[in-house]
Amino acid sequence: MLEFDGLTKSFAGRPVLRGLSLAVRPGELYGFCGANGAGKTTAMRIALGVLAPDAGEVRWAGRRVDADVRRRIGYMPEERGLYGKMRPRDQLVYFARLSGIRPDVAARRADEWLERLGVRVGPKDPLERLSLGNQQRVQLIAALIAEPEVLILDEPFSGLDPVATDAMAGVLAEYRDRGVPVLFSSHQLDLVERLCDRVGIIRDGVIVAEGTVAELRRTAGRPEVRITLTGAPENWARMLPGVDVVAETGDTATLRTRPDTDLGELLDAARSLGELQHFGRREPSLAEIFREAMAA
Ligand SMILES: Nc1ncnc2c1ncn2[C@@H]1O[C@H](COP(=O)(O)OP(=O)(O)OP(=O)(O)O)[C@@H](O)[C@H]1O
Repeated sequence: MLEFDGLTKSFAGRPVLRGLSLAVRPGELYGFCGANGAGKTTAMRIALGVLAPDAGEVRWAGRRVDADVRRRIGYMPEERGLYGKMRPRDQLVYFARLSGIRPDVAARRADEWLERLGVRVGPKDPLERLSLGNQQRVQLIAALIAEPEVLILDEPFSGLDPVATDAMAGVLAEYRDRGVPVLFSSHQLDLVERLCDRVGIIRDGVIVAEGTVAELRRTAGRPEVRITLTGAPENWARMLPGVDVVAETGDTATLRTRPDTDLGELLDAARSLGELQHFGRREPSLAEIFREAMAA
């Protein structure tokens, strides 16, 4: 298990992490979500030893992450960090060699990955001549080339087109299926909702909501209800108990429930106001759960 345990970190006296704890199990894709500046990159940098925490520690398989453990972690930093002037294949071989991989094996793996992820590059082209999406694929390969036991990826999907997104998602799912814990940060909540086994939402340096998307729906989400009524008095939606009105169009109102909303009571109240044509409940999306967690 990859564990972030009670991490705190301040910059110039300003706290950024305030006791952040989370755990990613082997074979789990974990989506690390939070507003800009919430502390995601800081936490990931601490895991990789780029930054030291003020308190707390990161462990892999019960062992505090040190230089030796770090070599077994594949990391995709937010600032990316490949050399623009160097050819992608040469860089990948170089990174693999840093991890102690034999040159012939490194070269073979680099070729296989470049081929598999469809990175088209002339033999002499430096990285900087590649499109942003292709540079990002090379960055992913750099994180994978030493066959890591853990993956930590900072916004791996940002700026990717749908085809590149699918390719990236496929690779992450493959590692998850091999039993690797995969943690990645993202603002693309639809993607996180679709891909991740579990999600953690960080706010002001602590996890404020965590679980499978289904668990978050039960604990942190507020379902919406859509009601269509005919023959009802004006402003009927505002007369209903235990809900907030999100939108009203014609005879239909969209309502956000509250934690104590009684749907039976709501249905009875709607029936008492007019002729009920439709009463439907919709589960909140991860984006709605996220907004809720930010507003709480
Ligand atoms: N080296 C540093 N020195 C001073 N402040 C820093 C440093 N690194 C990060 N910060 C501050 O810490 C806060 C958290 O930044 P961090 O990059 O961890 O957030 P994030 O959740 O990754 O945000 P985003 O979603 O925008 O990438 C920000 O206010 C940032 O300005």
